[in-house]
Amino acid sequence: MSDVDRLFATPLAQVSDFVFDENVARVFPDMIKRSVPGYPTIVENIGVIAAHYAQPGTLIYDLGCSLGAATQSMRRHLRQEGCRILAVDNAAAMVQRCAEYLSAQDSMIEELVPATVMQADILDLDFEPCSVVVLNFTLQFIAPPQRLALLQRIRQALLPGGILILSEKFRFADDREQERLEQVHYAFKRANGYSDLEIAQKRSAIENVMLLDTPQTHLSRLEQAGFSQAYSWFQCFNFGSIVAHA
Ligand SMILES: Nc1ncnc2c1ncn2[C@@H]1O[C@H](C[S@+](CC[C@H]([NH3+])C(=O)[O-])CC(=O)[O-])[C@@H](O)[C@H]1O
Ligand SMILES: O=C(O)C(=O)Cc1ccccc1
Repeated sequence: MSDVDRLFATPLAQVSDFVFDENVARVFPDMIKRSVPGYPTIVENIGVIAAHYAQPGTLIYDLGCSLGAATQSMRRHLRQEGCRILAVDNAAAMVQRCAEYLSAQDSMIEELVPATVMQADILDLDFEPCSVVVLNFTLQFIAPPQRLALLQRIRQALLPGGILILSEKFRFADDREQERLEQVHYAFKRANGYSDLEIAQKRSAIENVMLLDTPQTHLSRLEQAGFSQAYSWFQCFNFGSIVAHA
């Protein structure tokens, strides 16, 4: 169902900006697992954290869901009555495959929390009251000037006791820390079979479309957006995840 990622394996005359098209969707599970240190741990524990905070009878959002890995994890863990998950992505290729994965999960496990996927730009969504919102490696693709307003709208939609789970690739204010963690990330990618050429071409493809913030910027922006408490629950190299409470 999904292929090995060789998208950047041969020399490209010109490396275009990274887009979430059919080619990416086809290799996405392999790409993200081999590229993001800690990704399986983060996804599995999004299910655990969501199940801990989800309120019966409420809505849960998975924003920038790609193939729905976080949604599937939450469905494995949630036991609350009457919850419903809305997974959203603006990439048609991702949404189509996500729907297929979710119906495969439906047919394998009975009595799962209902989950639907819709194609939409999360910047255009009117958020309904909800108890859990997941942004798993999505905010990094939102234009920086739009990030605070999006978090404010999420904060407004969260019910008392609700949470946002925010996972991101980080950059670091200290140049030496940045350089060291970036280099171990490349070592992680080499250990997972990516060549230096693949690493270099992917780096050029994402540099203009994935604009990274420091952990401190994330935490202070969450506070500015009205969250009462925000803290990191996981970090592996330059990737990590934060929980923010309404
Ligand atoms: N404005 C937007 N509106 C909707 N979707 C968007 C927008 N911008 C980007 N996306 C979508 O955000 C996703 C980011 S991938 C998320 C992984 C997933 N969460 C996972 O748990 O596997 C992370 C990565 O590839 O590093 C892509 O599917 C985009 O189409
Ligand atoms: O591959 C990388 O270097 C990354 O930073 C992670 C990533 C994973 C999937 C799509 C874009 C970036």
